[in-house]
Amino acid sequence: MIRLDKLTKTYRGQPHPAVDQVSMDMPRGEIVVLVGPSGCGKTTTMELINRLIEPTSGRIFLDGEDVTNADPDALRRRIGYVIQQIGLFPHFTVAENIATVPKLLGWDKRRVGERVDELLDMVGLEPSEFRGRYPKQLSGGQRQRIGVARAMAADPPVMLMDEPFGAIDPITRDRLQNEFLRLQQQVQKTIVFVTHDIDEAIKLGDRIAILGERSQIAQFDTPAAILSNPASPYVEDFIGAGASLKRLHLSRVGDVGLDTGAPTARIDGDVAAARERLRSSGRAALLLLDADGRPQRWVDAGDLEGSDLSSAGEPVAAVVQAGATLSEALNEMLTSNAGVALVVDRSGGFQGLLDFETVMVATRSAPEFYRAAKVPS
Ligand SMILES: Nc1ncnc2c1ncn2[C@@H]1O[C@H](COP(=O)(O)OP(=O)(O)OP(=O)(O)O)[C@@H](O)[C@H]1O
Repeated sequence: MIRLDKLTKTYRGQPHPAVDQVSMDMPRGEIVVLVGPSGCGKTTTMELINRLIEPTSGRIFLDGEDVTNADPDALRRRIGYVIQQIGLFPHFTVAENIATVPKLLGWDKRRVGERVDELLDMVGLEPSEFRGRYPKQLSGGQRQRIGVARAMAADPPVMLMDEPFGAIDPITRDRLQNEFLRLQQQVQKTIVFVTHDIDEAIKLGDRIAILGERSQIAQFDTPAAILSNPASPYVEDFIGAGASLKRLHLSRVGDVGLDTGAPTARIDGDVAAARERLRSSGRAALLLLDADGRPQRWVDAGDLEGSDLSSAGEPVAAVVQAGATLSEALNEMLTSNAGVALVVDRSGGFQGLLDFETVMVATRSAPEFYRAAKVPS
């Protein structure tokens, strides 16, 4: 979808190019993450792609068409651009901000209005509440979402995102990343995403380009391949410690073999039957579920001596959705001091158990094990 061919930019008065003969193919519908140290030319590369700056030499192709000399304004309507510090117009409402490009394109008022509401919905903000607000009446995370909505307004096939989640606290950032992946599953844009943060790159990228000085490509591959097979000591350094742990971000709980042999019983059910089920399972504990199959409490044989199950044993801990990453599951297990995670489906229904052993085996698995589709279910 995007092809860079020996793209070079030397800023006026500079002894060296900021981007030096970079060639890269970015496939349609994928998220390509550019990651590299400060000043290595990531932003310059993005600005070359949408012609905010002119290349010194080299060519840019978009969807097979040479756009190196295309009209920049027309080009930018095909490319949504989200940057960290922008750039919502402060005196425009949220709706007016999102409508900027559709208005430029001459859409009629009704179509623009519908599109604004649709996009607000898409980024998880209630249209009636947010449409009329001004940027200063939004939180940082909400502003980011409006930035994304604005870039998507005219449904451009390509989006450039320059550290869009950079200035956001880690918890909100994690949420926005998950929303972003979910959204991408629906819209399937070709996205070039810049970050400093290798963990963000691993989480979001279908492919990652690790850049060195002057945007030289140190490695361009899938996250799993980069983590398993770093091409050079530079890439290894960049990944940092804990490549195995980072690989836990790449697979989902639902993809590994769960233990489905745990005995279960209804919390409002018959105690004697529960006791018998635990005994015949040969296990140490039984899991009590509510009427909808959601895990409630763990009980052992001693707890099943009484007649009331509703307060027997211990409440469950470390409940994770099948769509969670192994890293999230491991974190839950460690923070709740539980030896196993209880894996549930979207409505909370019990699916099986995940233990440390299974997580450890997954960290050692071959790269093919890790799925390309990384969207939380
Ligand atoms: N307008 C300009 N004139 C001269 N030099 C520039 C200009 N813009 C950027 N540079 C230089 O080009 C190099 C690449 O800058 P660029 O902003 O692309 O890096 P970056 O990888 O995006 O950095 P960061 O991660 O810090 O945002 C830097 O050395 C920078 O100082």
